[in-house]
Amino acid sequence: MESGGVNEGRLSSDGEGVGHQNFHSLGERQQRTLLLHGYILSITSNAVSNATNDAASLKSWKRIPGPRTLPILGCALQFLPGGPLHKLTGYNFSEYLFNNYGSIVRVEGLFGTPPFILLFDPEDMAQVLRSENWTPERPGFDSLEYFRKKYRNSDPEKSTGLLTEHGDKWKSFRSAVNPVMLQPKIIKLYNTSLDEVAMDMIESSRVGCVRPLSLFYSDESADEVEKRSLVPRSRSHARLRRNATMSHAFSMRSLRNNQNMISEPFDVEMNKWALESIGVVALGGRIGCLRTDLPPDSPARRLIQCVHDIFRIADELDFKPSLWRFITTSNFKRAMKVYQEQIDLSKHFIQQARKQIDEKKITGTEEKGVLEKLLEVDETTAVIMATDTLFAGVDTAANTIIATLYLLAINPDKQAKLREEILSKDERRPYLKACIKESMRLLPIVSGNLRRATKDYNIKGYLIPKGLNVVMNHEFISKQESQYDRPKEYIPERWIHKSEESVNSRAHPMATSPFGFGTRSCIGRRIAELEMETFLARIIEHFHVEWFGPPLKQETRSITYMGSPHLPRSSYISFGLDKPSKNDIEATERSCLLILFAIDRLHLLIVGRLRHVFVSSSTNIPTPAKDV
Ligand code: HEM
Repeated sequence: MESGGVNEGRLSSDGEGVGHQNFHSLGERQQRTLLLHGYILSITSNAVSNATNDAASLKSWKRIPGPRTLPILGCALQFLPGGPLHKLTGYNFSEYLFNNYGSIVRVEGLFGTPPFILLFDPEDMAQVLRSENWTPERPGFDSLEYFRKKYRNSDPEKSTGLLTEHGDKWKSFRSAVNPVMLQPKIIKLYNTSLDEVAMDMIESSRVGCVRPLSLFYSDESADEVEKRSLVPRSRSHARLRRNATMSHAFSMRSLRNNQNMISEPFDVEMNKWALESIGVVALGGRIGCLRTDLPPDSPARRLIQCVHDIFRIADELDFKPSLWRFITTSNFKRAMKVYQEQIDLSKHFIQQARKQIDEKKITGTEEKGVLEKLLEVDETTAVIMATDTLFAGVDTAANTIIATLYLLAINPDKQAKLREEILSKDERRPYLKACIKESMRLLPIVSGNLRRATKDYNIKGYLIPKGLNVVMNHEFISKQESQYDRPKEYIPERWIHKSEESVNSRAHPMATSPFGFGTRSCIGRRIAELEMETFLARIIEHFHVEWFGPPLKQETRSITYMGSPHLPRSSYISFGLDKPSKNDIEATERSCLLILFAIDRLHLLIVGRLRHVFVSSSTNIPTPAKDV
């Protein structure tokens, strides 16, 4: 079954394909609705009717078990207070669905969003992921897609980037950036600059945590540490040596309180490290966010806040009940502002970088950043990719490193083993890689992968038609006994070949997949791995990490945040955004939800009454008199 155009699978109600031209000629509301709703129509009107003969013997996907749904409303009401799914996110959400409905679950769409089919059997997940065509589609970020394609009135011929494109446009963009962003030998060139950032982070004594995590200085002199160190020397490392006494004895110690805790919000510090690191890769220069006197309204701090806001607001609009596809809600307005702000801030850094590139052309031959390399290919691609990198590379890496430090802190034996490896003469560091990999198995920032089926599938006897959204629940699977021994424990050894605890043969290759799968997998993977390995090695080389307080809390907001994010939950502090007044916040959506809640109660009441009538009437049926 083939449907034409870039947005394959998006069909109008009469079954006509909505290519880019058609899509852009539609009205704004129609477009907003179609961005997601169109997929549903494609499923019902086209895919099933075109199914093969074999498919005729399959059960409809609508018969897949799942939470109770109502016409139009889907299962929105299950998410309201009192509903079983209320406030369930991430692992808990998956666990509830698996325990109640089994290994394939249908969750109906909310307010025009399409339904999702959740898979809990890795073999089924493999079937979908491996059979996808060369342009796999990943749903999510629909409001961002709307912003980039429609709200900004962009040229329909131009690509909007990897996060929001599909089909051929995605493919040609990805082919252009893959050689620059994924080749290990190119990425390795950033080793020295990333190590500079890591060392600056340590030198600036800003590694630490107010609350539970505290980092203990190893009490060795900087010279001793340096003598042992095998990581290539960088300029900042040399500077560290010059200032050894001051940077360690003065800064580090003086910033820690008498419990060895540093009174700076740890998550913000890790975000600064992540932004600085991704900056050197994306832009080829330093952003400067490790400065101790960085003003709260500096572009770097604003960008960090903006990335938080995007993940949070995208979660509200794209994954939770929201009416933005039908009416302009206050959240929708805020989303449009925050998406624009991210572009403006990125442009600010890109312009700075371009100036530096021009200067560098005259003065030197330092390693080129992704921006410079892509500028040689095509300017639009370069700017879009740099913007997306400054967005996708910050909270992801920061939260993965927080999770890893937490797990090493509560597993001191593993931390000691890692330190031993780092301090050894061996340049290969398998245990370092294993520590990060195991942390991404246990506390991944992305709990599952999403795909919009690009063909029909037979999964467990159900016909999953092209166009339907499928969720692979990797995080849930990777914590099951069926896959790993002692699955809830942090055992980096599982990933070391020939180790006694190495991954046992029953773990399915799809069980853990923190960077996604196939041609559409994370383009920042190699960069993120190098950043994290470099930084983690430096931290463990210099500190004993300990954790105080209750277990780490996780909060899902499109991605999973580790620990309660420092910034207040409900504030859109993004500078340039109005703070929402209490009355303003989602008034429209809330009243609609209340009406729906009332409908649901009414529905329950009616069903309950009818059941009561049937039950009582059946119990009142007089027993037929026995024939004598
Ligand atoms: C620990 C860090 C990171 C994790 C765990 C992570 C995870 C992921 C995952 C799961 C996907 C979806 C893949 C799929 O659908 O198969 C993804 C996509 C993506 N990531 Fe990352 N990511 C990380 C860091 C980064 C960084 C540093 C960048 C910046 C270069 C980045 C840029 C992207 C982009 C642009 C996509 C979309 C790719 C496409 O659709 O072609 N990520 N990431």
